[in-house]
Amino acid sequence: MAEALRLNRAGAAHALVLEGVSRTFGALVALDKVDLTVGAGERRGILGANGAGKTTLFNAITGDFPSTAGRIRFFGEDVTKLAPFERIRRGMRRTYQNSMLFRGLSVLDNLYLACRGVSAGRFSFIRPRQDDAALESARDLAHAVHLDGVAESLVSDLSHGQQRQLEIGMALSGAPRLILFDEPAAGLSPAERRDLVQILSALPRHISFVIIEHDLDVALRVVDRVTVMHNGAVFKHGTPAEIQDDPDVQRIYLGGKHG
Ligand SMILES: Nc1ncnc2c1ncn2[C@@H]1O[C@H](COP(=O)(O)OP(=O)(O)OP(=O)(O)O)[C@@H](O)[C@H]1O
Repeated sequence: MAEALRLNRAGAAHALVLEGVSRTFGALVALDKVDLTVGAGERRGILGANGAGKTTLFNAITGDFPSTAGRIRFFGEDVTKLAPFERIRRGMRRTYQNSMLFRGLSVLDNLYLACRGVSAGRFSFIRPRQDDAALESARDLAHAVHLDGVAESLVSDLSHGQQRQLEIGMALSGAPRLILFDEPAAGLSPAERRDLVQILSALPRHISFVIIEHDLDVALRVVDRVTVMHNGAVFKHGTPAEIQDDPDVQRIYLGGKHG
């Protein structure tokens, strides 16, 4: 009991602790002994040129492509060897660079299914009643991601930006504690980017998030701290202002954005 309490307290301080996390693909070292600590409630940006290892880092954290060395703790618990669904069950969520939505269903249906825990294999065709708690949660999520006006529209009829907003809504279902956003601003118009900044800034403060984002106007406005990656390793951590003004970072990243 005392141990559980101690772990709980330790867990409350950090959403995520990575120690020496590596991932190889054959001879390629895609992630090289990454140490990273994200505090509970913290918002962290991950910057780096193409191929720096950002998405591989997310895959290691979620278990989609498990790490080949090192240790990952999620709110104090060692999740290094857990399957992705076990990490989801503990409150870890992610969005992908490519859409993972049911395109033939409405916005509200997608959110409803997410609230009912489809990802946990509890799919059900039961038609929702108006007072269904999951339907109410789905409506709240549609509101949180600025999609009230198109709640009944089919996903296939949404703009690209609205689909990305819906993905964020899906990630918000079922009490997330940490969300990993993989380039949420990719392909968005300037107006949609402003909407995205508002949505991310308005997320409840107890939800930690880590965001991979090439658009610095988005990334640096919504995060507390930034980690810059280079060649699969952590190059530097800092505040948004420190990172923006850092000559080394400018050399490897800001100067040649995708080089
Ligand atoms: N499944 C895989 N099999 C083989 N190599 C992979 C795999 N996933 C990633 N890599 C390699 O790992 C390295 C890091 O790729 P990663 O996608 O993590 O970079 P990134 O920083 O997310 O880049 P981008 O900004 O282009 O998304 C690259 O050299 C990539 O080719």
